[in-house]
Amino acid sequence: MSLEELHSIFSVFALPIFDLSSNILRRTSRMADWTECMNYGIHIAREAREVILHAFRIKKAVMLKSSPADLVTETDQRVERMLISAIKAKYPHHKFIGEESVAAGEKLILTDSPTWIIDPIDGTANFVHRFPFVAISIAFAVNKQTEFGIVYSCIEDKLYSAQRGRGAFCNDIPLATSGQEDITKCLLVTEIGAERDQLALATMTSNIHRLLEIPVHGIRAVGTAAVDMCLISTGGADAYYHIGMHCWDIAASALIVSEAGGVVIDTNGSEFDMMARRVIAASSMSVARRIAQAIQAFPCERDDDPRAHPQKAQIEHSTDSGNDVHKKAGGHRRL
Ligand SMILES: O=P(O)(O)O[C@H]1[C@H](O)[C@@H](O)[C@H](O)[C@@H](O)[C@@H]1O
Ligand SMILES: [Mg+2]
Ligand SMILES: [Mg+2]
Repeated sequence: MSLEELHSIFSVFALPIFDLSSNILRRTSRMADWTECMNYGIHIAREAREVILHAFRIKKAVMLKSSPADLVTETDQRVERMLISAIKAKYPHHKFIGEESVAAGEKLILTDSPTWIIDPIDGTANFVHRFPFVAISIAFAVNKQTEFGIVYSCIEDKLYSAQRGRGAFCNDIPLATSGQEDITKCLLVTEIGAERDQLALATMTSNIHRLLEIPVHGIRAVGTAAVDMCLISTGGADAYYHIGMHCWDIAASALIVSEAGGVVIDTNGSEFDMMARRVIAASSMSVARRIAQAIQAFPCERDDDPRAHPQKAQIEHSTDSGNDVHKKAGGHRRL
């Protein structure tokens, strides 16, 4: 019998006991210490990094998902399977939202249950091209609130982490944003994303144009949303904005930014919603609001919209990364 069916029976008898028990769950989760869970997450991220470092150097089979720029490799899929099976072995009742599981057709539903939100390789296009910014992103949410976040920038060997209410760190060194409040003194980061339709491209380029003419000091794109946002937490950049990314790209780094003293809001200026596929992370609210005022968003299906279509990986060739490229039967290119 599902929790909802149980709730409906108890509520018919107006038994307060059930409400009491769900309140107890909420209160205990608030009091719960998820440190042990986070340390386990860090442990398996370190193991996953070894797989990524090995694969980074060798030829790759590359597949396409939602667009010719939305790449996935067997390593993305293998690392996600490895992380999820390691977590299931220790926490069998926990739930998962994994980028490649969703791409393979799993439903994306965030409940109040303890849930791991995983991007096995954030920056897959970088990984394919051996552009050295490739991250593992692991967030952990209870009652739909992120309790800890881990972003491991694998090639740089920078492990960013934060637990709600306990600060943000990179390789155990405390992090703090720049605190910059003057937009004209800001270095921004953003992402072009995988969208290649005319509306998205026009919106992205006009946003860059409008921000540059404020003026701001500059705009960068590292190629991984997770690392982009961690740069805000280090003070190495002052603000990040992006439309079109997914919850797994930023759930962990959103907590890392806020625990480093930054602000994270929706591009429309409202409260951040990790499923809305829009984010501004900044050193201060004044900078965040100034960016929200300057940019426009293009329409994106929410991640948790049941109509959102999984982007099944199509066996296809992909970009020629300048490595040895040779065709395989079935149009499958190895890079
Ligand atoms: O590399 P993935 O996990 O697919 O995430 C990236 C996304 O695909 C790109 O479109 C964005 O530009 C990057 O910022 C994401 O990190
Ligand atoms: Mg990603
Ligand atoms: Mg990914």
